[in-house]
Amino acid sequence: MVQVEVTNVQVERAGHPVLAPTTFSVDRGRVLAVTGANGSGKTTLLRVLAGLERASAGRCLVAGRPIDERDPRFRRAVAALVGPPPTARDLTVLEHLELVARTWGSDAATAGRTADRLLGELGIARLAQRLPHQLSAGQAHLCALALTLARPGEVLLLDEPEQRLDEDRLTAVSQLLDRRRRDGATLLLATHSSRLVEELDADELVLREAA
Ligand SMILES: Nc1ncnc2c1ncn2[C@@H]1O[C@H](COP(=O)(O)OP(=O)(O)OP(=O)(O)O)[C@@H](O)[C@H]1O
Repeated sequence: MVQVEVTNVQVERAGHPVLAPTTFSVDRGRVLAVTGANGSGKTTLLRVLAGLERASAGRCLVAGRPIDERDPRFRRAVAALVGPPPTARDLTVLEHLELVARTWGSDAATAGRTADRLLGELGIARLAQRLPHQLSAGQAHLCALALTLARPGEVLLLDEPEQRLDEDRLTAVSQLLDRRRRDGATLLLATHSSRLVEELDADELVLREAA
């Protein structure tokens, strides 16, 4: 079953093309790695699919729906990490994760278990009581990934999930994403990591600079 269908999507900013016409589809349970040189439009494509930016032309369906960030059914179906998520200065990492899980319908006990599981899977259980400004850049990125995975999402849109990670943490992320894929999620990654492409058995879409 096709979960993401993109037909001739292109983006212009201030009259300049930043994403060349792009067409692809991704089946449920597959991983698509969007690769290409710096500036080729990978982040732009994910922003469009997440509903953060409008395409100048073309057609997209994500989880069978047109892109509409205001539609709760669209938001429930699509979990995106494109840029750092907003955080509250006075909530711990654990409290952030519990808050996200509860917002999407988990009761307190389930939200606590979800938070603990994600912290464990990403090897950051010891950061549970830290505040956002007490994290290194790599630790903050792992927490951002955990926040993205604490909510529902049959389609995951992740911009450079490998960024700032050491090899061991990249292994943990790769294994966690692979589990999500095997559970039926569809993943789109903008990535420069050939390791992730290989380990997730990803199909590859190579973008060329628009101009
Ligand atoms: N806010 C902006 N205003 C105008 N142009 C922008 C803006 N952000 C990005 N661009 C341009 O859009 C094009 C695509 O950028 P994008 O960030 O999508 O590339 P990318 O493939 O994700 O790059 P990287 O590998 O460096 O992350 C680039 O030419 C970039 O200079």
